[in-house]
Amino acid sequence: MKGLLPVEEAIRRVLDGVVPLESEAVAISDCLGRVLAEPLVARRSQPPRDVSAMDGYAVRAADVAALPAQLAVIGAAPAGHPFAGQVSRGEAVRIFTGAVVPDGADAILLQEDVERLSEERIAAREIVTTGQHIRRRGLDFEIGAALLPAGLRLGMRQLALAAALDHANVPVRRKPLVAIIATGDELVPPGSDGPEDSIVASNGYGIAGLVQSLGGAVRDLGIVADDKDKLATAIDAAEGADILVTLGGASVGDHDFAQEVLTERGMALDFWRIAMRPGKPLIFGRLGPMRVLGFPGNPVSSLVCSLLFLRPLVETMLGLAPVEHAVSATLGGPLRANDGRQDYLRAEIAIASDGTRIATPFPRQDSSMLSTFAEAGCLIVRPPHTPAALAGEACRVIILP
Ligand SMILES: Nc1nc2c(c(=O)[nH]1)N[C@H]1C(S)=C(S)[C@@H](COP(=O)(O)OP(=O)(O)OC[C@H]3O[C@@H](n4cnc5c(N)ncnc54)[C@H](O)[C@@H]3O)O[C@H]1N2
Ligand code: MOO
Repeated sequence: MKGLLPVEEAIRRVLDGVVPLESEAVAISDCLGRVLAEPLVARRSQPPRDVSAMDGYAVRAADVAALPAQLAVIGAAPAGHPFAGQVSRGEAVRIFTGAVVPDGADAILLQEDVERLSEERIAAREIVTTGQHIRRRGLDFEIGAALLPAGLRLGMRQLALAAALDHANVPVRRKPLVAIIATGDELVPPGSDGPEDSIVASNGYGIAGLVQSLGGAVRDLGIVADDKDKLATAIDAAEGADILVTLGGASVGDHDFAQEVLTERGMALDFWRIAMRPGKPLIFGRLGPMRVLGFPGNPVSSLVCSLLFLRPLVETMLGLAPVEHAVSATLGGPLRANDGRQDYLRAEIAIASDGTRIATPFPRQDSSMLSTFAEAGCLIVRPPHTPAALAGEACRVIILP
């Protein structure tokens, strides 16, 4: 469509020149969801020595290769208290799971396979083989192994591994700071029982939620009236943030001056208006080192734009590899031919018995409707000029978070 930037080109321009933020050391207990800035290397081997995997007796396999076999119990090795001596021919040491295997022993005879003849004497009921029930030193990992690569997001499993690698503090990417300004004379905060004709400012909460769920931080600069001076003051208060998001005032109305005031405060405009629906009047520019995204005010427009542009921007600042969010699905209902804007249609998603995803568009696609956006499972992506399609035809969808 004339004068409108294709979505893919717009995403490319938003990410152009963006580099991962600096690294900071964070206590491992605070690292859930953080992204590694450097590979994490094992500071020790695990297990650090050969250890028993079972409760039983540390023996020489050759002594219990055939039955009957009787052994003298010469001591005990609980976990954390290694047996100092040597296991010689005809001897055994009582051992417990996790304890270091004493020198001379090369197998563990299970407790259940032993008849205790006296305090000092046992008879084996089963033979053992060399190495049986022993976890070798370094079975899990060896010292120096780089097991967690840079760019990895730390979930519960990776956190446990990072701790096992013996790291108390972890080098992670600083959280991208996103400043958010809502604009509009009609806006009131939720729960404020404002005038009947007011509109509750909702978009910022969804965008803040997205940022936080991605591992970023939010500076909420509140609601600003349609007043150039007040907007300028709020924009200045965003200084130090990595990204500024403005909500509303992006279009062509007499009170839509986000772009004008941003430019007046020093933003170098990169582009305005994208060939997409919803989200056409999106503004993008740079204000010093800060990336500025001026989202349209319509709630669904701003939230769809945040998924398409803000999400990869935050992910890139976190050093995460780019993710392709669109997956294949089958249309659950017919669609009309598309015009020159790339459509993002709110749709239900279901899984058919053969495992395919069925995406059924909602009949009403108004960009003000948060109710259907919240209910939707996906967005059907329709490139510009896609011809009419019937139920059963293939499509691409973005699964909604
Ligand atoms: N003549 C034209 N009019 C419009 C065009 C156009 O091309 N020519 N584009 C339309 C499209 S598409 C969109 S999208 C909207 C976006 O315009 P703005 O960014 O200027 O948005 P506002 O007018 O400020 O607000 C639109 C709508 O959204 C509500 N709103 C705003 N902020 C919030 C918020 N934080 N939370 C909840 N709701 C919010 C606002 O009350 C309005 O109802 O322009 C079309 N017009
Ligand atoms: O882009 Mo507007 O977002 O179509 O409603």
